[in-house]
Amino acid sequence: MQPTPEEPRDRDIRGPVDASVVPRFAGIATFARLPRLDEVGRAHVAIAGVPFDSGVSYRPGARFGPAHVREASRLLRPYNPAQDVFPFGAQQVADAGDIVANPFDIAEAVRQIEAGALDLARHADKLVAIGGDHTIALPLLRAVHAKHGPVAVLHFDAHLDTWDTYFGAPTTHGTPFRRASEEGLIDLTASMHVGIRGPLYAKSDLDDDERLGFSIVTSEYLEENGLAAAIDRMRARIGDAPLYISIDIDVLDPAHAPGTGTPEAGGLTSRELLRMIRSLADRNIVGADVVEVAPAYDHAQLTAVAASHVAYELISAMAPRA
Ligand SMILES: N=C(N)NCCCC(=O)O
Ligand SMILES: [Zn+2]
Ligand SMILES: [Zn+2]
Repeated sequence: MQPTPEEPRDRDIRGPVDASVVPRFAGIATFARLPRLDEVGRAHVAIAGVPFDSGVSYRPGARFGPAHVREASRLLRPYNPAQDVFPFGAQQVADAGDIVANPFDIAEAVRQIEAGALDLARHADKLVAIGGDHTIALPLLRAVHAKHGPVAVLHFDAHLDTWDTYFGAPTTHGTPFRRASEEGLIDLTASMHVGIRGPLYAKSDLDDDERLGFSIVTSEYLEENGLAAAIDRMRARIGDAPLYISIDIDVLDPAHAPGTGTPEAGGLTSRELLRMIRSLADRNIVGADVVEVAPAYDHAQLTAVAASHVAYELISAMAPRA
């Protein structure tokens, strides 16, 4: 449909392809059918894929996540009533393509992802990255730190991802937030995991995690105390610190997001996750990622639809309010 008259669209802002002119299922799948970054030159928000999954401990396949999420994002529409915002009209959003990373050398891949994110920072104020496995959060946080200093990390995940090493390897999808904490990339007073559940390796995992600067809203806390209480804790912890949001799609229950590499029972609904993101629209979100979508285990695009809506809600929360 045409943008409605009340849409606060700046004449210079280029939005998605009009779905009443070109059907949604036609054309190249940029995220939400937005223009490419090289077509608009500069953007407030760039979306980039990071098709890297050499850091996984279990099922591989998240390297195919960016293409799968873009494909499912064709159905997104210009107006988000839940936030009363036109996410692609209130700001220029563009698809920057994929950041290239060496699949055979994790250390080099991590350097490439950081360099790619820093390069994009010259053309876009904020980056929303689509993974890829959770390893990519480390180089993305390094790039964010270069611009903002230590940031509050709000991490939605079934897993802590503050473990030390796997098979002696320090850089994996189970370790990004330990490395980030050790490097001083995160604000130790304002960071939090949400949705943690399931088996750990040892009780001391939780002590390590606290020492590394995280507090936790578990899935059980949410179940017992309700969404509003969980949101209150989250908002109180973050305060007004610059905020980086990292969303592992396995924070959702496997019923909502089966297409992922390390699924855990008893997770959030997509409705709960979307509302939690919405509650952050008044905060200073400086960047975000949505990771761990592995299409080989998906069904009927369930996981990709969830991930594309999560990204849409993030971009909406980043949009300036009139
Ligand atoms: N970041 C994700 N999705 N998973 C980490 C799980 C690490 C493990 O196998 O214990
Ligand atoms: Zn996880
Ligand atoms: Zn994770």
